[in-house]
Amino acid sequence: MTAAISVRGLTRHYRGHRALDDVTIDIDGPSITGLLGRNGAGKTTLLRMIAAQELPSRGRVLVFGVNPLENDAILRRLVLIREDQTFPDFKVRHALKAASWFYPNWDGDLAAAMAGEFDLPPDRAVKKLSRGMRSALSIVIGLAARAEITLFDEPYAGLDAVARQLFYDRLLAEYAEHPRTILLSTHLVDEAAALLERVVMVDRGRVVLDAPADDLRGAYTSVSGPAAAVAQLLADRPDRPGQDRRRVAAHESVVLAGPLDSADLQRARDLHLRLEPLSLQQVLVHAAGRSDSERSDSERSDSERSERASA
Ligand SMILES: Nc1ncnc2c1ncn2[C@@H]1O[C@H](COP(=O)(O)OP(=O)(O)OP(=O)(O)O)[C@@H](O)[C@H]1O
Repeated sequence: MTAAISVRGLTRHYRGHRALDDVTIDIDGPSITGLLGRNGAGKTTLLRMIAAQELPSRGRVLVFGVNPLENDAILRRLVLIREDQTFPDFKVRHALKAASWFYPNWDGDLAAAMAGEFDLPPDRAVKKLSRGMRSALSIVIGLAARAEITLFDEPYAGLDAVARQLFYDRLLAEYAEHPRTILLSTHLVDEAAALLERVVMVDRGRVVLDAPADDLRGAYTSVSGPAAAVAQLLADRPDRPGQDRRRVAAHESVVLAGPLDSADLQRARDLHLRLEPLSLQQVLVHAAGRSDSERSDSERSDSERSERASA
């Protein structure tokens, strides 16, 4: 079956800076995938390239098996909502009207209902809307477009918590009724975690984690308590975690990979250690730390190799 989105060896340079570095992923639909990563990781660049708003330096993007570039039929099946979405000098209702002309599956009733929920005044000029209201308008367009590929890039700048919940609820309801391929880039990981079926994490232009969200929930456990007890627990384990080991005075916490077996659990209890599964957000912070330390290990061995070669 053809993937909804297929990205192969995608690389993008900006004047010597590699914003994306050999990214390969397939996204099958319908699905909701979280595109996560730190500032400047390359998320927007990837989404813009999927939407054919940016050209790759190398590699390729296929949407429903074809190159979306200058392909109007494909671009009408795809919507990209960005944080800094700009609109022409329109009133709210004109912006919705214009979107209805572009997207073949546009649902005017949904747009009207959502505009009401977000309190968007139809006759107010878009440029006079508050930042959060502009985000709400973009979200209305993103969902009412009912595009088979729906890309949200940090869509909720300035949106308050109630409005964000409205977005999550609508997104899930829409997805249940009209399944589509949704990619959501967000920094509010724990808030959006319940929506996500799959997580793709980008770090410095590379995919460092790509897994079903369910596999990540409970994939790591934080163990904390008196340092001596933590050391005792770790002594018998084959994995000796090097990262995410923090010590403050006599108290230590450490992150263990994989589910703990019943013997570990019992030992932890006997040692009066506290066990907590890492949230998705914490898993990502852990993965980013691991990716940093793997990079410095590999840089260290590169420099050791070149030192040996020049000796
Ligand atoms: N037009 C451009 N010219 C030069 N550098 C760019 C350009 N667009 C992006 N970059 C750089 O590419 C890298 C990736 O940027 P990108 O916007 O894709 O990151 P991001 O993951 O979306 O970040 P954030 O979460 O902060 O929005 C950054 O270092 C950014 O400065």
